[in-house]
Amino acid sequence: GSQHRLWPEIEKTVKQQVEMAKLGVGECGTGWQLFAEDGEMRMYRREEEVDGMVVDPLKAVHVVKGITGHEVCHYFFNPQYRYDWETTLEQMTVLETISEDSLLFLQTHKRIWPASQRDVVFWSHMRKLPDDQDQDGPDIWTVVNNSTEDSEHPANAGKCVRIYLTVCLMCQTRVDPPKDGAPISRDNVSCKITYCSVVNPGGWAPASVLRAVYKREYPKFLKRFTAYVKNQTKNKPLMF
Ligand SMILES: O=S(=O)(CCO)c1ccc(-c2ccc(C3CCCC3)c([C@@H]3C[C@@H]3c3ccccn3)c2)cc1
Repeated sequence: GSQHRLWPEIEKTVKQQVEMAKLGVGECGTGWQLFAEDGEMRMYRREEEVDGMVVDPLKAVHVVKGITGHEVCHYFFNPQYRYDWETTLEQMTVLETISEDSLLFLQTHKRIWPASQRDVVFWSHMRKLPDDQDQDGPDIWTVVNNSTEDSEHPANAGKCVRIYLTVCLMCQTRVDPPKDGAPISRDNVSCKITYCSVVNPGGWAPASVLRAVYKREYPKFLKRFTAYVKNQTKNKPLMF
């Protein structure tokens, strides 16, 4: 059918973000500093400011047993689960269904004192990609969220400060088949999750407050979200 106005941007951004996510923290040159560790989860950030505002890029790598990349992306992308795991979310609206794997969201996040409340408009796209580093392995699944304009919801028209973000959740599934030729079970799968995000707070907020929020919220978010997926899938058939 005819192309949606956002389709070219979605295509370009998804490819760009997946390539960036594939780069290890070492390969990105220096600048990535480890700021949180919990079991298999490693969280890195780079300290960056734009117009005096903290926009620290974040990259997290986590390996979770018993779930697949498709399942992780399914529970991250679909709006019906978001209130279960996104604790800083106050309001979420699907403004437009662009396609069955692309949605336009408006979200307001809980106010983080002393900063004013924030909202964000972003498109979200879920995609399966061949893993060029492991041709005969399972595909890569990804969800990319990227801020965009929406004429019905202009920035800073109400009480909220509009933020701008680009988020990439990239998942690589690993299968270690049982020796005895038994069918693949959850004990034989694990998922390597790479979560990259850049959030521009949109308006002034004290750097110390934002960095403290990031330090607290991001590890909590990834731990809570992955635990949610494990719990939701534990008695369901595997989704590859
Ligand atoms: O991965 S997603 O696309 C999942 C869909 O919800 C996403 C993640 C995070 C945000 C987000 C939006 C605003 C803010 C702040 C910035 C200034 C005041 C509010 C934060 C701060 C960093 C803290 C935070 C970190 C992690 C999770 C939630 N909160 C995060 C939005 C979307």
